[in-house]
Parts: sequence; C-alpha cells; structure tokens
Amino acid sequence: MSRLPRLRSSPDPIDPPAPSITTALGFSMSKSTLGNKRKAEDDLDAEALDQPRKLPAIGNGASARPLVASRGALNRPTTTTGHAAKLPSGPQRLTRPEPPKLSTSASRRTTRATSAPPKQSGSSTGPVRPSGRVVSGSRVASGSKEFRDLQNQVASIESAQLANAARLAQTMDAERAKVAELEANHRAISLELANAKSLELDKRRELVSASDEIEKLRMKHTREIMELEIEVKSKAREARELADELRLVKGDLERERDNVSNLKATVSHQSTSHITLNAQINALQAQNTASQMQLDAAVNAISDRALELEIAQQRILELEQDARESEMVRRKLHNMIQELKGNIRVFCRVRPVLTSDLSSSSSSTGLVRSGSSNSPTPNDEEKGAAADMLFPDKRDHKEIAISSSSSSAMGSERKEVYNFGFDRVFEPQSTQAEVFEEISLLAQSCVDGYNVCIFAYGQTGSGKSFTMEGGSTAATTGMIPRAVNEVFRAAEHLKPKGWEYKMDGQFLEIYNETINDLLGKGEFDKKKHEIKHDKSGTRVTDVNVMPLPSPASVTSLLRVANSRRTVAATLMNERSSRSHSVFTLRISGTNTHTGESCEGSLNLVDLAGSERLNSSGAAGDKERLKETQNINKSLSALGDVIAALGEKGEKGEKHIPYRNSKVILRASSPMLCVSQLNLTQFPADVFVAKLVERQFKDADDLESFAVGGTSKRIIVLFAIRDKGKSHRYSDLYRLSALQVNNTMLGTAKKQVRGSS
Ligand SMILES: Nc1ncnc2c1ncn2[C@@H]1O[C@H](COP(=O)(O)OP(=O)(O)OP(=O)(O)O)[C@@H](O)[C@H]1O
Repeated sequence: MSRLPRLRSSPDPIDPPAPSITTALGFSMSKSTLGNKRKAEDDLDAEALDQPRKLPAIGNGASARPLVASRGALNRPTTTTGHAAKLPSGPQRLTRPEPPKLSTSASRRTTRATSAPPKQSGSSTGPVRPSGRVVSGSRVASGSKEFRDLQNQVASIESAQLANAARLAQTMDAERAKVAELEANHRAISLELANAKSLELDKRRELVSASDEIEKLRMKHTREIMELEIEVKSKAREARELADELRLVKGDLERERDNVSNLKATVSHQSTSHITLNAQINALQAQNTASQMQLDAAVNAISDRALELEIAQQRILELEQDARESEMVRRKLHNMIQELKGNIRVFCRVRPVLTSDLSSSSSSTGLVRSGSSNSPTPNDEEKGAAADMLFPDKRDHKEIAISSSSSSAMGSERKEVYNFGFDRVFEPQSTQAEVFEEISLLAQSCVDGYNVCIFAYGQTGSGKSFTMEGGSTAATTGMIPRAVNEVFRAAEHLKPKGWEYKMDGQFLEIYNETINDLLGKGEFDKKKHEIKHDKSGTRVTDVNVMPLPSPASVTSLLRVANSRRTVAATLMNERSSRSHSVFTLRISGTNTHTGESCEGSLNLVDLAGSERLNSSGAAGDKERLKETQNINKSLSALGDVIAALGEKGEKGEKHIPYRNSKVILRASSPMLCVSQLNLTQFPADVFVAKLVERQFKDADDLESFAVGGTSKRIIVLFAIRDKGKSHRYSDLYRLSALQVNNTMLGTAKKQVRGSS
C-alpha cells in the first residue's frame, strides 16, 4: 500500500467511483497470478476505502454553487457495481430532476459510493420525484401555472442542467484527465505491481530456495547434531578415560611430588656437594693445568721418543740385515767347525749288558766280566774269550780300551789291552739324547744345504735299530725322529730370517741287493726299483715320496715303514737283521729376503748285522751265505767310499767309489749301484780299517773290535757330511764382507773354498 501513488486531491466534489478504477484495468492476468491479483484487488479496495479521506470534500465547495443541469450527469446511469457506464451521445432522457446530492462528510462515511442510485420511496405522492415519470393530463389542466412553473423550473433546471452539463463536461474532462492520470498511475502501479509480483516471485523463489536451503541446513544440522551426539559420546568416553587417566596421573603426581620433595632434598644435598665439587674442580683445574704442562712435556718427550724409535727401527732393520748376514756367517762358521771336526765322524756306542747277554755268555763263553784278560783277537770269539771294556778318557770320552786275558798253551795267563780312539765314545749308560747331541749339529747342516748320512754298523743285537729308531718312550726316541725334529726346529728357527722349507721323506729297504719301498701301496712291494743317475743327481725309480709338513707326519711315516717291514720279516725269518734300511729326508729351502736357495738331505741308515762268515755259521746254509755275502759286499763298498772320503779331506781330490753298492750313500744320491766287487778282495770290515786306521793297528784289530766276537755290545756310528746344492753364496759373501770382520770372513771363505 505504501508503494501505491497517492491520488491527487481534486476540487471536484464527486468522488471518483472506485469501480471505474477496477474496470479501467485492461490487463490480462495469467491464472497463476490470479491469487496475487485477488490479493492486489483486496489491497486496492482497502486503498479505495482509505482514499476519500485524502480527497477534499466536494460537498463543501458545491453547496455554495447553484445546481446546473447537466445532460451527461442527468442521463448518466449509475451502477451499484461501481463500473462507470459510457455516457450516451444522443439526447438525454428526461428523468425527474433530482437535486444533486451534496455529500457530506457524514453521508460519505455511511455510503460506500456516491454513484449509487438513490433509494425510491414507497409513495409516489411526494412533491418532487426525481424520476422522470409523466404527469397525468388532468393535473396539467388544473395546474398550467404549476406547469409553467414547472416549465420554468424545467427551463431553469435545464439551464441549470446545461450549466451543470457544462460544468460536468468540465468535471468530466477533469475526471478524464484524472482518469488518464489514474490510468497512468494505474499502469505505473500495475507495472509496479508486476514488478512487485515478479519481485515477489523472485522472493518466493528465493523463499523456496531458502526453504530448501533451510531444509538442507536442517538436515545438515540434524546430521551435525547426530555427529555431535556421537562426538559427545566419544568425548564422554574420552572424558571417562581422561578421568581415569587423571586419577592415575594424580597418583603419579602424588608420587612425583614425593619424588620432587625427595629430589629437592637431594638437590639441596647436591648443591652442598656441588659447592664442594666446585672447589674440587678448581683444585683439579689447577692440577689439570699442571698436568697439561706435564702432558706437553710428555708429548715433546714422545715426539723425541718417536724420533728415537724411528732411528731404532732403522737400526733394527740394519741389525736384521746384519742378523741375516750373521746367519750366513754363522752357517759358514758352523760348517767350518763341522769341517774342522771332520766331515766324516765315527762314534762308538756300547749298549748296556742285557739279561739275554748273561745267559748266552754263561752258556757259551761264561759271564762277561769286567777286568777279564781275554784278548780280542779274531779267534777270541771262537775261544769264547770275553772282552772287558774300559773308558779311560773321562774328560773327552774319545777312547775305549778293550782288554782281554787268555791262557797260553804253557798255561800262563796273557793279558792284552787294545785302545781305540773315536770322535766320541758313548758308554753303556749314555742316553739317546747324549748320542743325538753329537748328531744334532749335523742335522743343522742339512738345513744349511748339506747332505748328511748317518749309519750304524755292528753285529746283530748290538743296538743299531735301538739307536737309530729308538723305543716308544720320549727318553728312548731314536736318532731318526730326533734328527727330523731337529731339522724342523732349525727350519722354524730360520723362518724369521726369511727361510721357508719344504720336506719330503722316503724309506727304503735293501735286502740281498734288492730295493724294497717301505712306503709302497700294497702289503708287500713287488716293484722293481732301479737306480738312475743323471745331472740332477741319483734317484731310485718308482718309490713313494711323502710330503712331511710336520714332525708328526714323520712319526706316521715311520709307523707305515715299520708295519711293512714287519710284514716282510714275517715272510722271511730275521729279515730285518739281514737287510739295510735307509730313511731319507729331503730338504729344500728358499729365502724370500735374500733370494738364496738350498737343497740338503738327511740319510739315516740302519745297516744289516755284519758278522764273519765262519762265525755266523752261514757257510753251510746257502741262503744265509748269499745274504752274508751281499751284506759284506755292500759293507765293503761302503767302507771304500768312507775311506775315500776321509782321504779326500787330507789329500785333495780323490775318486770316491760311490757306485760300488746300493747301500752307499752320497750327499745328493744316497743309493748307488750294485758293486761288482769281489768279496775276498774287499772283506766287509776293511772299510772301517781304512777309515780309522790310525786308531787300529791293522784291519784285523778293527774287525775284532766291531765284528769280532769280543763283544756284541758295540756299534759304530758313521756320520758323513757333504756339501749339497746352494746358490748365491758368493753374493752373500760379498754382502757380508761389509759387515763382518775381514779376517773372519777371509777364514770362512778359505774354509768354504777348501771344503768345496
Ligand atoms: N743303549 C741301549 N740301552 C738299552 N737297551 C738297548 C740298547 N741298545 C740296544 N738295546 C737292546 O738290545 C736289543 C738288541 O738291539 P737292536 O735290535 O737294536 O740290535 P740290532 O743291532 O739292531 O740287531 P739287528 O742287526 O739284529 O737288527 C734290543 O732289545 C734293544 O732294546
């Protein structure tokens, strides 16, 4: 309502009929807007009701003016519907003039529309009838005056009407203008209404969308409420948990409080300690400063020491070089000593008296007693004479005296004493260790690149096997295992000086000049072995050579060899006594520092028992005779070789008859060929005589001594040493000349030159 334009106030006393406004609306409205239209009409009605209050009261102005007849006004029909009828253009129909009703404000308040027709009264006798009813003729006659009056009145009325008509026309024009204005207003209002409706529609749409949105929001809100409820529940659960936790935390807090109070107590205690410690720290810092100074001094000292150490290390290197060169000199000196002592050495060992000796002596020749005067002549054994042994050289142990007493044909007792000299005489109580002491230096020579051969010679039962192989206990260990151990020990000792050694072993047996490999594969060696000679040396074909990485492996080698020897002995009675066994240890070494290399060997030979043909009783036994002949033959050849070697040292170059027997040992080739020597020409014991002729008066003496019947308790150990293969010695001499005493070096050189 507030948006509707207000009607302008009009001087016309006639209120514009409200219905004319509604009829003037010529807009077509859609069905959909019908409700709105109705609402708008209601609004307009309500406005129409209010409008008169805003217009000026027509009656007030019109009451002062005379009524003017108006054709339009008289003939204009009025309807109660409020719709204005079109004014007729023809002559106006006469109707009872009716004075225009002057509306008052009071009447307007009770009448809805001024255009409503006046109510007709029930009687037609009223002086003035506003309606145009025709007066009857009777009355006209009687009342011509009245008629004239009436005509006058009519004329006046008509004039008034004309005036009114004119005025009405004016009013109509004004009204039309007003209507036009109203229509314009109406259009504007309609437009505004349409706008308002479209606005309303928009608003309604907005409302609908807002409703939808509200619905959505409501749903969202519901969902959020649900979520919030869930959240509230979970929060409640969390709250419960937190409450529980809080209780625990409170408990913890209580404990922590206790702890804190304890800690506070501790802290106060610690703060006291802290003060004390601070004091100590200050003291320590002072001490530290002093220590730092000491440390600096120590660092300086250390750097001095490091310098010294460097110098010392340099010195060590020089000394190591010296040591290597000294080692070389040691070797030379050692060998020089050995040369001086003799490259061939002969030892004599006397075994203790055994119970078996007593019984045999008592049964055949009587008890072996000390101080008996039996002479050790070749016939002594036959006579059953017993020899007494004395050891006069108590200091050097180099002599043995054999005394014998015999009664002459005349009945007088004859007593003779025979003295024999050796490099060393081992008395009956001598131990294996003592015997080995003499041999160990020779074992050392093997490592230095020498070939050493040690063999035992003596009658059956004199103790050759015991000496060479030994017993089962540590004390009775024989020369073979001891020598091997010594070689390994010497090799180990030389390791820091750059020497690395490789060792191999072989074990052969020679029976009746036939070679049997004791390390062979089968139970009994059926192979035929030959002795080959070439530039690299002499070797036996088809023999097993076992690598020996440790002394223990030598023990197992000896075990294998012994078991095979036992098998052979079972096959042939007393074979072991009638065969030679030769153990060979080959040693090859290289020095990684100096580039030296050397090859040496150690040959340990247990010879077959040697005895005279006549005394052994072999003469009658063909087989035994053959054995003895072979033994003697090989031993004779051996004797020749030894004798030749012994002479060589004294007289210079001499032919050495190495090839005379298989048993003959040589530095690089221990086994040599079968001798074709005549037994009669070279009796078995001659070689010993040749070797030790200075000690013996003649060969018979030696034979009597070693093979004769004076005693079965003596063995002779022969040790032969010969130079093996070695390289670059001359270079080393040159080097060593810078370090060692010239005189010493000159001597060493001379010795080496002499020995080679
Ligand atoms: N020095 C010694 N001390 C103790 N017993 C010894 C000693 N020498 C040898 N015997 C013992 O003498 C016995 C004979 O020794 P062994 O078998 O070594 O003689 P052999 O000369 O090798 O004899 P064969 O030529 O017949 O082999 C053995 O019982 C041995 O134990």
